[in-house]
Parts: sequence; C-alpha cells; structure tokens
Amino acid sequence: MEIKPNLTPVLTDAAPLTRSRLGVPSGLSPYSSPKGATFPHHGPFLAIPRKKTGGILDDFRSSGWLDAMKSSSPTHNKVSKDLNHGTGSPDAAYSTWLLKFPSALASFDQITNYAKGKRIALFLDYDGTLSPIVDNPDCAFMSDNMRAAVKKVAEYFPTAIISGRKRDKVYEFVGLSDLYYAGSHGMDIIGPPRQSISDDHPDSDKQGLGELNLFQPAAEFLPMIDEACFMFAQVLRLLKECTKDVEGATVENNKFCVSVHYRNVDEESWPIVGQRVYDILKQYPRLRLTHGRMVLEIRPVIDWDKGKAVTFLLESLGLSNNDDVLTIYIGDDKTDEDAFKVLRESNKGCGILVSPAPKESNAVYSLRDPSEVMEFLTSLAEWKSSIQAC
Ligand SMILES: O=P(O)(O)OC[C@H]1O[C@H](O[C@H]2O[C@H](CO)[C@@H](O)[C@H](O)[C@H]2O)[C@H](O)[C@@H](O)[C@@H]1O
Repeated sequence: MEIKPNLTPVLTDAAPLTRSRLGVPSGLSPYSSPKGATFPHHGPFLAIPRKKTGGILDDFRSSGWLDAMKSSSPTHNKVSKDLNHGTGSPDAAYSTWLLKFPSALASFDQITNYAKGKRIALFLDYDGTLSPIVDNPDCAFMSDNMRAAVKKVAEYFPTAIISGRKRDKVYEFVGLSDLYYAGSHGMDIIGPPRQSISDDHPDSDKQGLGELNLFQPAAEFLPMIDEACFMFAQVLRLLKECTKDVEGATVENNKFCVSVHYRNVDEESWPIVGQRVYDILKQYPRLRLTHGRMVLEIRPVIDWDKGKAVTFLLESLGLSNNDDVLTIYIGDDKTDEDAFKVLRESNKGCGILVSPAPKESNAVYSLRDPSEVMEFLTSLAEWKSSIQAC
C-alpha cells in the first residue's frame, strides 16, 4: 500500500459531520453497546472530566491554566513525592494501581481469549508509546526493533497510527507504508479505502487496502492555525530576546494544531509561557487549548479528537457494526483518553495505557513503557501467526 498525499479529500470543510457528508456507512453517532460479552473492566471506573468543546480557553477558565500546566506535566520529583506520601513507595503504589489497570502482558492470554474468533483492529499513539519521551521533539525516533514489531503486527491486523503530530512528520518517524496515519490528533487522516474490508475479503483480518482517501475535518482552519503558529513563534522569539526566562520554549506546527513546548523551560517560568499563549489565544475565539505532556496544544474548536478519529476509521473500514471485531488502542497521553473512552463506552475493545506511574484512565489495561509496547505487539503477531498455522 502506497501513501499518496494528494488524493481528493472526502471532506475539506468543517461543516457539521453528518453521515451523508462523510460518505461512511453509519455516521458518527455514539455506538450502541453490542449484545453479548462485555470486555472485562477491572476495579471501579475512574471518571475523566469530559472535554469541553464549545468555547475558548475552557481548560484555563475551569481549572486555572497554571494548575492545568502543572497537573498535566508532573515533574519526576513531584510524581515520586506524591507516590511516597500516599502508599509508602512508588513500587507499592504501582502494584496497587496494576490491580485496576492490569498489565496487558500479564493479561495477554485473557486478551487473546477474548479476541478468539474476532478480527483485531489496532490503533497506536506515537510519542511516549512507540518512541520514548525525549527533550527534543525533533529527535523522538522510534527504534528499528520497534519499527519491525509494528511492521509485523500490521501484516496481520489493520493498524493505524494516531498522533498529535503533523501527519507527514509521524510518517517520517514511522516510515512504514502499510499503515493508516492520522495526524493532528485525528484531524488529518490518510485512508481508508473506499471498499470496506468486510465487503471485500470476509475471511481476512487485513485486506482491501486499496486506494486511500484524505479526510481533514478542520481544513478551513488552516490559515488561522498558520497565523496563530506564526504569532506564538514571534512572541517566544521576542521574549527570548528580552529575557532568558523562556529559554527552551519551542513552537511546533502540527498543521491542524500547534504545540507550544515547555519541557525545557525552567518551571518558575511556565507562567510566562502560559500567559503569552493565553494572551494570543484571546484573539482567536475559534481556537482552543488542551494540555499534553509539557506541551500546550492549540486546536480548532471543532468536536473532533482521537476518539472520533478511531470511530471514523472503524466505520470507514466497515468494522464498526460487527460484534466480531476487537479494537485495541495503545496510548500514553491525555489526548488518548478520548479514544479509550469511545472503546469503553461502546464496548468495542480496550484501551491500553502506557505509563510508568499510576494515573486515572479510561483504559482497561496498562503497559509500563515503549519497550513493553514492543513486547506486546510482537506477542500479538506471534499469537496470530500461531493460530493461522493451526
Ligand atoms: O499524540 P502523540 O503522538 O503522543 O503526540 C503528542 C505530542 O507529542 C510530542 O510531544 C511530546 O513528545 C516530545 C518528544 O518525546 C516531548 O519532548 C514533549 O514534551 C511531549 O509533549 C510532539 O512534539 C507534540 O507536537 C505532540 O502533540
């Protein structure tokens, strides 16, 4: 399968996303729960506050922008201190947390038992999931071993990478053509083919990868995003000229969203960065702010996120209305929670949270870090290969 960047868009404006405009079989309304077995949930459900999508600076107003910056970006010391305070040691806290979010490796048999007779659709976040978190976003390379593991698993299951990054950038990092790519938090999707997998090749998990479509629900925001991105960069440059305080702050243009990174900024100066972003955003009522790992993410106020992207891809692949499909989404970030939530509520599959420390989540299982993700993907491919051989 070739990635063709210049195909005719399915939809290039931000008009309401209806079934007919999308040209997909069943629209984007919430799934109804399938009959029959439900995916196992462990321990009490931990509620994640629902993301607001209606106005500007929702997060800032509701919880205070500095608090939000700090809570989404705990420093290593702060995490250790919190864990020690609550339960004695980070290891003990992690073990307790694992009761609620069991390791997907330790629960591998349970997952594959559940997957028996079903087709698996696989969704993978990039940063912090396939590549380790590093200080310089341009150097977040995935290892060759990880690439081989993703390639292998994609030979058996339809596999999509869903990232906050610009689509081209994440494709450059991953470098595999036989995958679907959704950049800008799902606002820039390559794929899927016009014919559904199930219509074409009912006996296979992974067929029908024909001509690809481009889906960009926020296309009309492009000029505005470019302009805002330019302003963030200008303001940070001016700030750096006058003061060393924000040394380390960088702006990344992710096409349909902008990332303002503060990982390399002294924590005392985070308020300056946050305040500048806040000031500029006041001029853009159609842009909103969300928080990632040491990053402020500015995006259009459309009701679209990674969860919607998963729904869109499953529907377009003809996999959404089948009870014989198990969707697995692996991710590490707040933005991945939208996808975990969709899977949890629709009972269409399970989220696997990648985290070395306890966190609230809508995922069902957990993995500690990208090396465990690699092990899980390898095991999944081996399992599929072994049952095919039987
Ligand atoms: O959805 P993702 O693929 O997880 O992308 C989310 C953001 O990831 C990148 O930033 C994060 O990773 C960087 C490299 O490890 C790290 O330096 C940064 O602090 C993290 O926030 C990416 O640079 C952002 O544009 C994405 O939005």
